[in-house]
Amino acid sequence: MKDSAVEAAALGRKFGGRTGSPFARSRGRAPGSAADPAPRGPGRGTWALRECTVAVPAGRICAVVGPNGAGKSTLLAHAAGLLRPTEGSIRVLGTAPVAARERLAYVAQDKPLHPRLTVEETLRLGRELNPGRWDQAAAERVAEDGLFADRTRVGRLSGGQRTRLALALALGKRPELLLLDEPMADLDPLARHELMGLLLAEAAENGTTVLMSSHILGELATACDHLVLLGAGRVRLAGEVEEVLAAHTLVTGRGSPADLDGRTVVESRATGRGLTALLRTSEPLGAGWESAAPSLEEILLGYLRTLDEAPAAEHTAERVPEEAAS
Ligand SMILES: Nc1ncnc2c1ncn2[C@@H]1O[C@H](COP(=O)(O)OP(=O)(O)OP(=O)(O)O)[C@@H](O)[C@H]1O
Repeated sequence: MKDSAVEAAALGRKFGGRTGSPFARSRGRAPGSAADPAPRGPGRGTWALRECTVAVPAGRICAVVGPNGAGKSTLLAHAAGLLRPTEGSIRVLGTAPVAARERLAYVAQDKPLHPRLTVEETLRLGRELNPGRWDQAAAERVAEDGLFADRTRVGRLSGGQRTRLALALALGKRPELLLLDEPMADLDPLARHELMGLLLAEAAENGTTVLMSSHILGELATACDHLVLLGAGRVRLAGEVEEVLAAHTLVTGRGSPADLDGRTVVESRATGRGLTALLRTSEPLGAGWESAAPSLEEILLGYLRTLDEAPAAEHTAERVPEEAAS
């Protein structure tokens, strides 16, 4: 097994707690007052991550997938060393995240950049803050799109242009681990395609590990080779994309639901052709059932649609064949 670039062991993170949630405070409510909304989870506070155990092998492009509020940003912020676990631990590049800061780059969901600096000044700052590591050519390959001049102020860039600049800063750092929180969300389809291509080429050339949250499921199969699916703060599925694909079968038939007894059914529904079910098995069913290989998007949608119905244990990484669960 390859070395892990990111290794979380029973990682848990609770927000709020005895002192009340920061959101409540920011709205001027006294923690614990009647106006303070009831916290979720056991005791006070909200568990954003719970018993999250994952290992991402070095050199992989790993997608972190899950519905809104699943804990994706929280996981990435822990890997970046910006949050401390409430319980459990996380290591990146073989050490504590804070000790690896120089070797990793993190692009947050809101792409914080200094609005008064120009594009050129922002890239210069990147160079000055990363002496000995900075790769100006890599940064320029990403930043250059003809849409903004070097002297344009960051505050005047569009959302997509800010994303481009934030990615340029991150890649210019030549990181060993690149943490991207929904990096492509505000890019147009052409820019997304181009930037994803650049990103993958840079990562492949330098052996960079990429951990990237995304809601764009249709594009993950071609972009990523590893995935982590989170639901309500817990890992529901994790492993190499190829192995996850091989471990699932889509069956359709006029047979009875009883035919599925003993199988792990991720999702089943009645359709015009009888019953369609996503199974966690690579073995075809008997007569009366057609079996097909599902796409990664179909598998992920199947899990996402049933996250609320199934207990967390139904979908933990351990349920993927051992070699697929990392
Ligand atoms: N600073 C915070 N204070 C209190 N609760 C928080 C804080 N940050 C996140 N949370 C809560 O933790 C949970 C996970 O949030 P997180 O932002 O990690 O989800 P996400 O999967 O990235 O969601 P999205 O897809 O909407 O970006 C949510 O319930 C959220 O409300």
